[in-house]
Amino acid sequence: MTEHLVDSRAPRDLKAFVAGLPKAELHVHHVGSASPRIVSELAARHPDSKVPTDPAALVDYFTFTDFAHFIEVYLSVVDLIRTPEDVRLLTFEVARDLARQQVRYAELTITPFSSTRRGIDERAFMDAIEDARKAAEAEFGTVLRWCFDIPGEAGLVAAEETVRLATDDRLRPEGLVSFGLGGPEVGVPRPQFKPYFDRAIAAGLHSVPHAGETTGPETVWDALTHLRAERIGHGTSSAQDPKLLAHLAEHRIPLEVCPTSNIATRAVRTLDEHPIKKFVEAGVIVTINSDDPPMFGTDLDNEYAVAARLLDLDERGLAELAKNAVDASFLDEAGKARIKDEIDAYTVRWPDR
Ligand SMILES: Nc1ncnc2c1ncn2[C@@H]1O[C@H](CCC(=O)c2cccc(C(=O)O)c2)[C@@H](O)[C@H]1O
Ligand SMILES: [Zn+2]
Repeated sequence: MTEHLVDSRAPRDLKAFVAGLPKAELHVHHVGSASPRIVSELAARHPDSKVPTDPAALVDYFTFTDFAHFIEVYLSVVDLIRTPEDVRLLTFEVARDLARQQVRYAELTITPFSSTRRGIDERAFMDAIEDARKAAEAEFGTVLRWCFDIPGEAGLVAAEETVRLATDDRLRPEGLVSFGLGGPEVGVPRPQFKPYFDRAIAAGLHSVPHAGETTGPETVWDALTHLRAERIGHGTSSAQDPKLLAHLAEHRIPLEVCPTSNIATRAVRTLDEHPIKKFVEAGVIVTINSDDPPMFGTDLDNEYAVAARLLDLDERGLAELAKNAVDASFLDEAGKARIKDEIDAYTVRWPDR
């Protein structure tokens, strides 16, 4: 079971504060955010799938023995997304779940290669995510932007396909802002992807690779030097290298920290051992994210509650964390100011207990 993952020992009123706090989320995956309801609905459409149709059975199914097992389960959910309508439904419902948590802005990581190689037409795929993005903004007021990531283990074929989809003006979706690299890090050195990140950056996209999640600080250094990372997905092992922490702090390169994810994938043993406090003490900019919330038995509000406990934060500290995410985002300046003003107005109104 995953209840050991859901750590909400933050005091009740902080949880109430978090529930209403306007937020931005920068590291959250498209398929990884499919709710149990959506996954079971899609599994029912595809009886050949090994994914359980019963949401209760799904909780056990989303319990991982190690990172490789997580990727295996993740791909079994990817296999459920077979039509443009599946893509549109998933995207809109993810936006609904984000809006329920007062997320005003989210950069959703999408792996188009995984869908096009499974037969979804690339044009129809782009139309589906853009339709859902515009519908979500109209219906919920939630602004979505896309990060396209390379599934690194699939190699340079996947890299070429991903950068083509991200930079071909006939295909590139209006909401695309960044370019990433996901999947297992072990056996997937980052430098080989430099030519592809160079092309994405030349096309105006921001570089946000995963690094240091399941491998050491050298992977984070590689992401910085070879892939010109503007933010680092996880960066957990940076805590092992004081020079790297100093570099991240000095150059104001934010870490997209996903505490419960790191426990669920066994990248970190327990929340109390999570290095997030070391990051803050070293002056590194930290943003709080949920990564693949339903798969990890968490949500963004819970991740803020975890951060409150691990960093000993009060309401003002939590509001600062939320503003870190807004500042680290690729939203335009006017949009950032609007959300930060809303965070400040909400915090000022919150009664001192
Ligand atoms: N915490 C995470 N850390 C890292 N990645 C994460 C995390 N959460 C979610 N992901 C996603 O997992 C996928 C992995 C897909 C993958 O490895 C793969 C390998 C071989 C073939 C194919 C295929 O599609 O044919 C895919 C990526 O899309 C990535 O965005
Ligand atoms: Zn991730």
